[in-house]
Amino acid sequence: MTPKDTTPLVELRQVGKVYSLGERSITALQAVSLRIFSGEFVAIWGPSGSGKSTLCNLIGMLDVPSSGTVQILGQDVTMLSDGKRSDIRNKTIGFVFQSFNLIPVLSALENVMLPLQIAKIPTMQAKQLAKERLAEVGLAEHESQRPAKLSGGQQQRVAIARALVANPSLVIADEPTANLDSENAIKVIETMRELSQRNGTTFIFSTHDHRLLERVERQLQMCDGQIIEDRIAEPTESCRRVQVAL
Ligand SMILES: Nc1ncnc2c1ncn2[C@@H]1O[C@H](COP(=O)(O)OP(=O)(O)OP(=O)(O)O)[C@@H](O)[C@H]1O
Repeated sequence: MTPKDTTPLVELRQVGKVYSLGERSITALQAVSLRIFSGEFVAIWGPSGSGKSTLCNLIGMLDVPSSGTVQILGQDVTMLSDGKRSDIRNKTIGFVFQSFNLIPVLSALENVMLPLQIAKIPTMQAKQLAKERLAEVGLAEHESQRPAKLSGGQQQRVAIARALVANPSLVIADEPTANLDSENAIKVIETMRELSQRNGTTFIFSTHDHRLLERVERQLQMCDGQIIEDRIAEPTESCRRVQVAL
């Protein structure tokens, strides 16, 4: 069975988003239609203001479209109440942010445990799961350190472990490498890619950085609120070399 025979994890149909700013209205997205299947590793790229964050927010159910529909695993989530949307979001989606958003007074391990503790998972079990996730992002030896003692790239990998700890089907990362130097940016993308391949988690991330695109199979290029190209590419040789080295 090919992915195209299965229900898409995410499906947008003719989605538009208009923001009102006093008298003015700004069209951030227009007539975007898109299907993303389980296990895909997808980059959304394009210039500032092209609609990347708006698209990530709509896929992540953090906002609602002005027109069109958003479906998650075949369910139209557009008209659901806030409570129902939060329920689906908490069960299905993990988020990674540009500025890491770690809690400074907690250790790396405690930061990763947090979503499980909020979900009332017993502490011993939460600790075990968080340790496994930290090990997966290569930070087993840093679990007791607070964020300030870690590099930006390490902090973002803690944030990735935290996004994954409750086992979401989808992780959305809006500009996850914007605050990183290129070496750390590459490491963060490779970590996400490896986790996607190993665990079948779907990752969608946005970026301005054209150089990261050679590491991504599917690229959605945005311009003026539209997807102007949806390209599926083979990873390049340099990308494979980095993967081996990591
Ligand atoms: N909350 C908002 N209120 C009003 N306008 C907004 C809002 N959020 C985004 N916009 C506008 O919508 C358009 C798309 O913005 P968006 O942030 O989605 O683009 P982006 O590609 O993510 O940009 P960047 O790379 O700079 O983050 C822009 O013109 C922006 O100014």
